[in-house]
Amino acid sequence: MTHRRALETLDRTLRDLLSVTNPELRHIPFGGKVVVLGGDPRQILPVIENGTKNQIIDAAIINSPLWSSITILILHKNMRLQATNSDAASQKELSDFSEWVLSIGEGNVPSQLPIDTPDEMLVPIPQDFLIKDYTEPIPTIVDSVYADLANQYKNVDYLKTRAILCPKNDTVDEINTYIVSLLPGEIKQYLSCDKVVKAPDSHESYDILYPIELLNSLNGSNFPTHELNLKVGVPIMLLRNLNQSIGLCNGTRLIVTALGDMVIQATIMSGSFVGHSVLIPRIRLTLKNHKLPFVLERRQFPIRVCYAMTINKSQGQTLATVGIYLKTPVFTHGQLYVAISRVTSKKGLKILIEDDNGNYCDTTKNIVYREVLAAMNCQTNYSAI
Ligand SMILES: Nc1ncnc2c1ncn2[C@@H]1O[C@H](COP(=O)(O)OP(=O)(O)OP(=O)(O)O)[C@@H](O)[C@H]1O
Repeated sequence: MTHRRALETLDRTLRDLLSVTNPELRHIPFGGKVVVLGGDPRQILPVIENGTKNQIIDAAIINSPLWSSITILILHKNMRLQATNSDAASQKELSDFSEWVLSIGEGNVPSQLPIDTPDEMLVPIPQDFLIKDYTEPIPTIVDSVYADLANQYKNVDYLKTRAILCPKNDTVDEINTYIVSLLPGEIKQYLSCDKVVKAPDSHESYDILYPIELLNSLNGSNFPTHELNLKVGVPIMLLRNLNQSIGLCNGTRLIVTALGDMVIQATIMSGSFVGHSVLIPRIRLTLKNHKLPFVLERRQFPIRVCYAMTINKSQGQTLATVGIYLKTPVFTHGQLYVAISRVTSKKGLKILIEDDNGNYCDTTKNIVYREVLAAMNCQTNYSAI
């Protein structure tokens, strides 16, 4: 979900622009323009790094002064889950799965145990989805999602329809490193150039206090790593908008076709620009983190390998095969729902859960902030479309 400040900024801008010709429009939301928003309150709320529940809910549009001007229209049909067979059994299976996905999103699957807060539940995962027999979890989930990788690793149709999802970036990196190591060919390594951004209040001793090894070890969400190991054929995801007019947006998935010293050549995997070959340059990216007393500047290709991705990054994706690896449980509202709702059929979903000791487990944490769902439901002016 977008931060409410983005919507409020659009509102003020439209009021400013439109009131030039008609001053009365300054007092009307969005200057009188009709604005259509699309969203699902069961999905992840605005990301506030290390934010408390109150800070996260405060950033949601339900707490915007504009909320009272919004009319809610509800979509009733899950278009992602459509049966290929029209027989009664397939329809029933799909409708049961769709109901289970919704009940996870709404926090209606009864908790096995009361855990820390009323927002958190320990929910059982149906046996059909569970990966049970494994000694090494990563190779097992990789085999399940990327079956026949040795023959299919260059097949774009194969790559674009599957992904492994995890709550945290370090698990994602572990899985991506493992899969890249399985592919034939030489690894080409790209190291970033990192430095502390000099601000007026930066201390002269920063270079001594924060050695380059420390800067290189820093990572952030939606930020490339210092060390990027690639091979031709590896799928990557863009982390910044480079050029929207040719489809190079934050979240675009591509497949690497050539690894130069200064640029990476890649082909766009999906969307309106599918099949287009593009060049990706190194750019300067900055990392601000409230735990760091400085801003880090990293010069690196704005990409990550994307055989595996975080659940947050998977928002908006539609995939035929999804493996969810819960080495650690989800940590915020809507993550479990987003993960299980990426898939287009019941048989495409596999889940591997580990408990705190790394052993097989068939229950996992689900977090639902009911206040947000209640705010969406408490409006009386529903219209079904
Ligand atoms: N009218 C439609 N007819 C057929 N398929 C559709 C239709 N609308 C959406 N879909 C398909 O359903 C899937 C989800 O659509 P879309 O990504 O637009 O939904 P969304 O609400 O943004 O999803 P989410 O927020 O869960 O990522 C896509 O695969 C899309 O092609």
